[in-house]
Amino acid sequence: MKEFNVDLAPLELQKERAYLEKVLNHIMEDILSSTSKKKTVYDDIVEYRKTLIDEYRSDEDKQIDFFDHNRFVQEESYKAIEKKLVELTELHNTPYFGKVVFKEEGMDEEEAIYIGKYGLVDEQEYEPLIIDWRAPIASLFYKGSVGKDKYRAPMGDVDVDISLRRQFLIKEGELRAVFDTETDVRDEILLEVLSSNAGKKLKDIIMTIQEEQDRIIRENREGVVVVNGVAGSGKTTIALHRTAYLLYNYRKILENKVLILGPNNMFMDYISQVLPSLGEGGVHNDTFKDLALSLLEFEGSMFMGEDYTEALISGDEELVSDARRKRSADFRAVLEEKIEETEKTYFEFKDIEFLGQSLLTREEMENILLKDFKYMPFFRRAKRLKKIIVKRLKEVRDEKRFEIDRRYEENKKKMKADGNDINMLDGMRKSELRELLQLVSEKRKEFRELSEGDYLRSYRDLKSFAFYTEADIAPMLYLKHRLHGLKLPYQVNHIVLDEAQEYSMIHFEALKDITGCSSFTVVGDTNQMILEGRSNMNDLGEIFRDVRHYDLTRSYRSTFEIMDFANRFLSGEKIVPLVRNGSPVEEHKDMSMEDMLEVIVKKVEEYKENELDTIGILTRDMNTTKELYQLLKKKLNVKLIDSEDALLKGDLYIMPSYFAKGLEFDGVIMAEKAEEDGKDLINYIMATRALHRLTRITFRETMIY
Ligand SMILES: Nc1ncnc2c1ncn2[C@@H]1O[C@H](COP(=O)(O)OP(=O)(O)OP(=O)(O)O)[C@@H](O)[C@H]1O
Repeated sequence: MKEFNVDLAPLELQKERAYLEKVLNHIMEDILSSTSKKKTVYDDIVEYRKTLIDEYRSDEDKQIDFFDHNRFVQEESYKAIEKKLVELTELHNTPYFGKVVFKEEGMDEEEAIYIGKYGLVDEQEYEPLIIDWRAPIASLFYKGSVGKDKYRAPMGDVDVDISLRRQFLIKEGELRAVFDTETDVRDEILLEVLSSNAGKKLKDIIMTIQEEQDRIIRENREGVVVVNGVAGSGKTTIALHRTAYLLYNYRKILENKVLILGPNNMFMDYISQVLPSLGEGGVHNDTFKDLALSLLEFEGSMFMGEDYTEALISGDEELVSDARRKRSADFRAVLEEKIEETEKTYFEFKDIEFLGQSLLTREEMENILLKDFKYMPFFRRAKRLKKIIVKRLKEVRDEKRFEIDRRYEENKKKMKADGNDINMLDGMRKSELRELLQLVSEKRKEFRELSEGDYLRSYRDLKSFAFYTEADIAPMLYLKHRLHGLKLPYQVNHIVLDEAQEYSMIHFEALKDITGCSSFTVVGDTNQMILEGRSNMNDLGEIFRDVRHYDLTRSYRSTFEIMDFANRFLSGEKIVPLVRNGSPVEEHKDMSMEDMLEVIVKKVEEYKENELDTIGILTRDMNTTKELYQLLKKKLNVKLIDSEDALLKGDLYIMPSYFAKGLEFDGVIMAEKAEEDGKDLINYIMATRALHRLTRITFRETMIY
């Protein structure tokens, strides 16, 4: 980042420098005291272990008990001190980046607060030196202009009059720049940040969060927040900052109870640094597919992953129409019908008798399976029914046993009176009892199937091919949950869904029902659907009570030229690019294979000379990626990304469009077959991955290598 001038009245600048020094000194003192605390805790642990071993030398159980408890307490405090030290060290580099001066309504004095990544308090003076960016009052910094405003505090809205909003650039504890702006505070710094290179992982943006983004980040925890934003508008970034915000403000409810679902493992790895960089851990990360498959415990064969996506984007008509059907409202109705049919036909309704006695009437069976326990998943009702029958069966068994014993006692008395041998009687009793138990056990087998319900027997008729496909996963999950009742192995109180344009109503409902959670952050871009069509992300009002929608139309990722170019692949609403100019997009049409390879190699060299760190060569599908890779690997050190579990290592990649979703590169080279040239969302996805430079090439021939 270039150096800025510090442009402030001398007296004011002096005050700011003095404040910075005071804060830095305080941080240093805290670092020193935390380091010594850390040492004390460490010494304590060592000392303690020594005495423990001496004292309880002979009592191992006591040793373990005591050791476990104490170790837990010590380790927790050790971890807490370590965390604090990491935060303090970071603060010592950049203690804060913003300041707001304001007067609360009804107060005489103005207050000044400094905003940073973490909060810091002078505990002796009870003075907050730095306010955590997530604290309610810090929202004042992210608002557009000075003047009357308010912030949301726990006891309600607080009206304020803001007189100053100041922004700082502090690096290595040194003040590099100060800006006071009455409107649109962060533009200069924002442009500087956006002009820098992407890096291999997504970053935090606390210094430059924009007002429209901040509103979403600080939305209420309850209910569903839906963000439909164009490529590069910061959806993923916002979703993660919102998670950090929610964890900070609702730690008790949310710690270890937030679930983030992304499209694939590569993407999850790409976003993995944002929360830790904001000092947060303790969230569950997964992909919908992996989560669903583990709940389904499905062991059959399924057409899924990149092979499936390939087939879809290559336009395999049967698969495409099956995928559309499985996403549709009609299919949801089909699932409901299937559930009803299963309830009515899976088990035979009949009277059940044992040794001439009724165990259950057909009517009772109908009531239990279809009415009385309706609130339970169907197969659980069946298990309940089985328990009832087995209980009654045991009652009849006991009655019969009692009868056999009674008869035996009577006969015994009689025979004894007559002076007869009773051995024969004993033998008869035993064999009667054995026979009874045999009958009971045979009978029990008849109800075994009541506890062996299998949702796949019901779903099997709904699959369109001899095999299952990825499009079946969500409906299978929905059906299995309705029939069996599923649970995650952990509690979830908030769910974040990224790339949510791909989720159908069935996905949303399954997630809602299985987790019992109705607090969601849902982000996606209806222009980036693999299969074009209506995205259910906009219809969530049908299943949730409280849904708040946001649209984001400004892109922060790419230059004006790149966004302008990408817009041509959209038929609907166009992106409003943030005006950051760059080099023109280059287009080479209808090239021969040799020429294309030459251009790619030249562009990669040029991009590197221009100090672009990451470069993505993007093609529509895997075949083109692999073919091109074979040719390019002789000329360039390029990494092939051919699986969604790949790791983004290195700086030059080649991959198909669908793996690039959600990712970004400083420079992008799109290589497309000439016959596929056209208006299409896949082109839009590829073009919008670029931050600074974009080249698009279409080529003719098939490749020979
Ligand atoms: N306020 C901001 N300040 C600085 N950088 C920002 C800001 N908002 C977004 N960005 C940057 O813009 C880029 C795009 O952000 P992000 O990946 O979150 O967008 P997205 O909407 O999820 O994109 P896509 O739909 O393509 O996945 C990232 O590099 C992010 O750091």
